[in-house]
Amino acid sequence: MTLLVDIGNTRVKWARADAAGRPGPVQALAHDGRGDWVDTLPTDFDGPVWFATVADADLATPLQAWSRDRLDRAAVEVVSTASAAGVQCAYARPECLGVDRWLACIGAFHRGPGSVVVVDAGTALTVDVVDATGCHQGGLIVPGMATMQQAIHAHTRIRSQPVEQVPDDLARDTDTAVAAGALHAAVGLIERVCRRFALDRRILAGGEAARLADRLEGDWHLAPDIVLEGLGRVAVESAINASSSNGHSR
Ligand SMILES: Nc1ncnc2c1ncn2[C@@H]1O[C@H](COP(=O)(O)OP(=O)(O)OP(=O)(O)O)[C@@H](O)[C@H]1O
Ligand SMILES: CC(C)(CO)[C@@H](O)C(=O)NCCC(=O)O
Ligand SMILES: [K+]
Repeated sequence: MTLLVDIGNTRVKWARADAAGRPGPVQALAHDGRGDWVDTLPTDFDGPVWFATVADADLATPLQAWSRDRLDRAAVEVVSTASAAGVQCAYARPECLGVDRWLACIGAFHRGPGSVVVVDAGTALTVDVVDATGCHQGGLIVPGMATMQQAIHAHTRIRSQPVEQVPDDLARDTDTAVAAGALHAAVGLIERVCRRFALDRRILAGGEAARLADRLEGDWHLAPDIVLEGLGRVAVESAINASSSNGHSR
């Protein structure tokens, strides 16, 4: 067993994974830019810690120290590369693609056959497309829905409150106009990508996935752990490559 850790913009998520890299139950915690969450991590696994981060580099330092001190082994960082686990990166500079997007693409590709769009709706909302052969076609980045509302608050005098029910129609009060604006902006972006590409599968992840799923046309599969699934795939592949280059397997 290994431990998979995804350090996101707002929250850190982790799960133990089996020998095939499949994550078990996921736990998540807001990190608030600090590293004290490492004290919450489990220690009852025998393999290494595999992690990926899109947060500040100094958030990974406590994890590396924890792994050395508590487990007596180094935590292994996974970064975006030109290709991994059957997926080829669309970026000319793969290291610039957010590793959460990269791992979501890998997780999505391995969930089934055919082309796939994967939407990760969190602090940021990202849309990425992978074709049936594993070629990442590229993607889009916009603020997540909560972040869109915060941007309105930061740059206008509006102080809107969340609303219970967001209508499909136009809004007739400020709170609803801001909430519905963010939701429909996200839905419109996603549906535009879906119209442009012949997609066999549609995958939704992130803290805001459930709210989006209600409004999107077509069959959407909720896969909240898709980044950890991709991380597990890359971890297993890297471990196999490392052991074969060390001469442990033929
Ligand atoms: N229990 C929750 N805790 C935190 N955010 C939540 C929760 N439920 C829904 N959300 C919403 O999800 C957003 C955060 O989503 P998510 O956890 O995917 O963010 P993230 O840490 O940026 O993710 P990622 O790891 O993909 O970068 C928040 O902006 C909030 O609107
Ligand atoms: C877009 C976010 C913030 C989403 O978490 C992350 O994937 C990131 O920091 N990406 C780097 C830029 C890019 O993916 O092109
Ligand atoms: K995200």
